[in-house]
Amino acid sequence: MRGRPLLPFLRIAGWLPPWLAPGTLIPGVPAMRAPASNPSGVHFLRDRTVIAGLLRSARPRGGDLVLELGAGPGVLTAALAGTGARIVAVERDAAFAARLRRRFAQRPVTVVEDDLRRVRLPRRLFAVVANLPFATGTAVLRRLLGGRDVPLRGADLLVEWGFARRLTRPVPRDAETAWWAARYELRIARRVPATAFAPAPRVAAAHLVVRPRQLDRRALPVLRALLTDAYRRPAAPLTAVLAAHVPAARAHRLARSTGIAPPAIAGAVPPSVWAALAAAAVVAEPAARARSIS
Ligand SMILES: C[S@@+](CC[C@H](N)C(=O)[O-])C[C@H]1O[C@@H](n2cnc3c(N)ncnc32)[C@H](O)[C@@H]1O
Repeated sequence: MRGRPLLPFLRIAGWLPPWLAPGTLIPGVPAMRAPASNPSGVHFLRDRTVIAGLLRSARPRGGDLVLELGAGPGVLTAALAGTGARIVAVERDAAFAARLRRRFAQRPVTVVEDDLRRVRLPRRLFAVVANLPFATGTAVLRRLLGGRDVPLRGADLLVEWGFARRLTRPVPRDAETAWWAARYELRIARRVPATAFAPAPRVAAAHLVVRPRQLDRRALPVLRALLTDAYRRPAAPLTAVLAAHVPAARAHRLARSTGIAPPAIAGAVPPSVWAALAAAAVVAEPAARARSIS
């Protein structure tokens, strides 16, 4: 054993954190500092373990449709294409787009040369797997999670660490994030160090996992109204906000059903609870019971 390197053994045994594991950096993607002018936050993936983590979480299969936003030289595209899923790789840079077309000519990859903030989204069920330019995070989530008719099966995104932390706060600070978080489970799978990219960004990234919650479509208008109201007057009691949208007696029952101790204020209610309240509000109560209370 003398003189044998210890790292490969530890790696096989699973005792090393992935970013220390040898052989995980992709050759040809050089390590360098981010230039002062990199306004859209473009940084290329150079760590195979991060790509493996995205794929393990997204689980694309044959027949699936996967959108990659900002495909660049195609490191992630290649991994996605290997799953058998159909890949739509969006890339704004003409040289990268041409290179992607050549590289994936024989693979189930469609290259779309377009701006990822405006590209037409698929009409059929699709997933998104992407290493997003940091500057586009809000615009992308607004498109994916803001609308009511986007057939999004889920998204696995590399985004700026601070952005991911803001999105996953137990109670978001603004109504828009609350709307996203009420309809989609948002969680951080892992912190991704700046060294996983070239050029290395100034801050770390996060693998953000987005999955839709099961929510009756009829509840969406109520949910939107409740959130708008709650974020307009966060110090108001929860029951007061509910009572503005459902009969008062029902508002009290709904508030009690959350299990949140009264007198809860609207600004302390997590998005998943608003979603449950909206869903409950659109379910018809048994007539007899409703009559006896009203
Ligand atoms: C963060 S890099 C990721 C590249 C590659 N997926 C990777 O992980 O190495 C982002 C890529 O998105 C492209 N890009 C930046 N802004 C874009 C936009 N608004 N629309 C489409 N592509 C964009 C850049 O040209 C770059 O190739």
